[in-house]
Amino acid sequence: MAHDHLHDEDDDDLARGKEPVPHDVQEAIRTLIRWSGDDPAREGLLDTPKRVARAWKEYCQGYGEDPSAHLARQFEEVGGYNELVLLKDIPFQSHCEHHMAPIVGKAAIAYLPRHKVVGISKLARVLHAYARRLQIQERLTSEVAQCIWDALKPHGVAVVIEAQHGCMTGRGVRTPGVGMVTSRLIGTFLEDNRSRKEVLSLMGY
Ligand SMILES: Nc1nc2c(ncn2[C@@H]2O[C@H](COP(=O)(O)OP(=O)(O)OP(=O)(O)O)[C@@H](O)[C@H]2O)c(=O)[nH]1
Ligand SMILES: [Zn+2]
Repeated sequence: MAHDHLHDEDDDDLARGKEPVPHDVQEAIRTLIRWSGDDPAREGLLDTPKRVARAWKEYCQGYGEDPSAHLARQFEEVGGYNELVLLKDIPFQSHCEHHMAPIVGKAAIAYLPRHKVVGISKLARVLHAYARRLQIQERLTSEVAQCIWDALKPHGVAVVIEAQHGCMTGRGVRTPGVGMVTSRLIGTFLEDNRSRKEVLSLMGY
């Protein structure tokens, strides 16, 4: 019976430490394979719907995360340090919400602490929590900046993202090598010309 068969399949998945994939999700991917011009019943494609489904769960892991939770642990004792903190060349991957095509790039994140700092890895964690969703680069940029601004209440936040969009390289206009740059500056970095210049030049812009 089809139902028993499904059940066995789920047990096999669990035994292999894999999350079972609902039948309708697998069927959707089979439909996409057919639509693309191939036969989902051929040998090499039999397990593909499950792999694709699990891959998308991973690409979109950010939906299961509260990005601001990464900034909950803050350190007050910073030895009188009151200059900017900058993390640059943080590689990330995301997917565009228009084509679900890969967005691959790097981010620079800076803030000017007021009282508190966070562990630097946490800035990258915030970036990934937002990147692992369906995005447009503008929203990704401002969400990361706003999250740090709200959680740390620093004097300023600056986020600059440079990325290439799979939907521009592999399809559509098919123009590889184009970098899209977006920036979001808040507080001192927005209001004070000297601070803005300093942070952008430290970021390499
Ligand atoms: N602003 C912005 N646009 C994006 C991003 N990612 C993809 N796009 C663009 O979203 C647009 C969607 O345009 P549509 O005309 O609706 O879609 P389309 O017919 O597939 O467009 P083409 O890509 O030009 O073939 C395209 O111009 C994409 O290049 C992003 O992060 N930010
Ligand atoms: Zn796109």
